[in-house]
Amino acid sequence: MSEAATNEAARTYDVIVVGAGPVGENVADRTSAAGLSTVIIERELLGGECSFWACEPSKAMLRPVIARADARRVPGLRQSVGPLDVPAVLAHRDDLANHWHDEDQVDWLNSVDVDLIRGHGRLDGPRQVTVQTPDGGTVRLTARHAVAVCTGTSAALPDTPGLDLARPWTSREATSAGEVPGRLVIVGGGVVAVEMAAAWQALGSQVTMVVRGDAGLLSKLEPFAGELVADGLREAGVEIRFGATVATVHREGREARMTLADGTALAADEILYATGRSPRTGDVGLDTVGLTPGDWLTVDDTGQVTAVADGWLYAAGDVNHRALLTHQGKYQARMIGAAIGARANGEPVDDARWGAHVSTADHTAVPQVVFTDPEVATVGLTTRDVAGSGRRIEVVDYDIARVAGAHQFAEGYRGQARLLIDLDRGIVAGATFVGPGVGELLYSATVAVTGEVPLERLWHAVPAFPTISEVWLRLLETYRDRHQPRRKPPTH
Ligand SMILES: Cc1cc2nc3c(=O)[nH]c(=O)nc-3n(C[C@H](O)[C@H](O)[C@H](O)COP(=O)(O)OP(=O)(O)OC[C@H]3O[C@@H](n4cnc5c(N)ncnc54)[C@H](O)[C@@H]3O)c2cc1C
Ligand SMILES: NC(=O)c1ccc[n+]([C@@H]2O[C@H](COP(=O)([O-])OP(=O)(O)OC[C@H]3O[C@@H](n4cnc5c(N)ncnc54)[C@H](O)[C@@H]3O)[C@@H](O)[C@H]2O)c1
Repeated sequence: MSEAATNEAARTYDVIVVGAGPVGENVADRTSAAGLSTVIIERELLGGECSFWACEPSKAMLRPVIARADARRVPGLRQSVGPLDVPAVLAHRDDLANHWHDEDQVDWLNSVDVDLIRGHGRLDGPRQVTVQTPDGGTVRLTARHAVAVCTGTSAALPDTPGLDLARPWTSREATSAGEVPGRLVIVGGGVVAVEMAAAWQALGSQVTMVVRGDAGLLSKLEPFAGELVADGLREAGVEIRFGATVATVHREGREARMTLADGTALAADEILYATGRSPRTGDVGLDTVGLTPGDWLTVDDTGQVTAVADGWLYAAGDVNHRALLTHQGKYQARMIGAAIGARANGEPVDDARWGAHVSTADHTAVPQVVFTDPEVATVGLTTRDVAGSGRRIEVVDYDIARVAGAHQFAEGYRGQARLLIDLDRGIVAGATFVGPGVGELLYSATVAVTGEVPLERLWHAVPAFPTISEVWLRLLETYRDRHQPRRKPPTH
């Protein structure tokens, strides 16, 4: 099918998807695959934040940074590693953001039989969506079965005095800027902040991070993750100010100036605010279905918005606030698309835990890689999650540098691994690895956590020698030796 004509008065589809980011695209694909006529509405670029201002461009900027750091740790290679070719890195970044064009995604959408309407979509009562098209037209749509809101998030900015006039960078500018600022101040200590600090420092900026509170960097993850990432950033030349709150910001000509609550003055060419996300629900007609504009859309495990009657409204991806990650949103999309298909086709809905139509993993097994030097790879629970929960969890730590594969990977390897063992069930409830090259370890941990693989069986999953994945064996041995101390040899 092709882009739908936009000035029609009214059209009816089985399913209407609002927002064609990675998540909306996948919902539409699955409902179309279930034989339901599906239309998707997009006001900017198909592919959303992830393709153009988030995952793709940021990882294209970070891959050379990490590869260079890894190469510098390999004897015989480090001597030949020079500075980054900044224009080449940014040109590669632009390639991977497809130069901010979405025709590839349009071709894909056509191939999966989903109609596209470009414009701003708004709910207009139950099962109704109105689209304002770029040519000033209006399209009124009715859904026979479901409307899925997949409108994602945008950068959340605090109401710091002066900020609105100071033209701060958000994640959008940080992932698309064509010039390297001489001095870059980054406010925030989360994932965007650490990744962009690593990237821009390596590209030539002098980066200063302003991080509030005393929870360190990456405060939702294991504390050692933030500590090792802070060490890596400092070694790269980043200045980190912990316990720092911004009091005022203003811009004088090309210079941005900031005063911290303790009176410290900072000056920069650009200021990046990486202070979390807000749901894009302020102008999608939530009030017409009894919801509050600007709120996150709370859903059940099949993706139905819990506060709306009759089960026709779904929300997937960032906008439902379950896990703000592309892969997790796409997982929800597969489950939600299948659930909409089952309900529409009168088939049973498998909503048991780990069933075919529920996003169970959102609760217990969300994987994430932070692409810094060192990398962080984490899935499932952390010690922060279980603190005070009363759950019987045992923590097993291992220094990855002691693994033979780590010696092969890098001279002077530094890294740390942690498993959380659920003592009542004898399974791994969480895993965190920090160190060079650990990102590719994560799927093994995700399978262990999601599959609830008993520890007894994990002993039979043999890691190849000499890879970093041997850390799995060392962690199991550490746990075993704690519970089954070696017997003393007989004394004859
Ligand atoms: C800098 C940065 C780096 C990131 N890196 C990673 C990473 O490496 N890995 C990872 O898993 N996640 C990463 N994320 C998170 C990831 O970008 C999001 O989880 C993902 O984009 C969410 O997808 P989505 O489809 O829910 O929303 P979005 O990608 O935000 O897409 C929503 C779409 O809806 C459209 N839309 C909104 N309102 C309307 C409307 N009213 N009418 C029509 N269209 C509308 C928007 O234009 C947009 O195209 C990163 C985020 C940032 C900020
Ligand atoms: N590699 C990846 O998987 C990846 C990369 C980037 C982003 N993401 C996702 O994108 C989402 C957004 O990332 P993010 O870093 O913007 O959010 P975040 O929630 O991870 O971090 C926000 C940071 O800003 C701080 N902050 C919040 N309000 C503040 C204020 N008023 N003043 C000062 N500091 C403030 C918080 O303390 C925290 O350090 C995350 O959920 C993350 O999962 C993922």
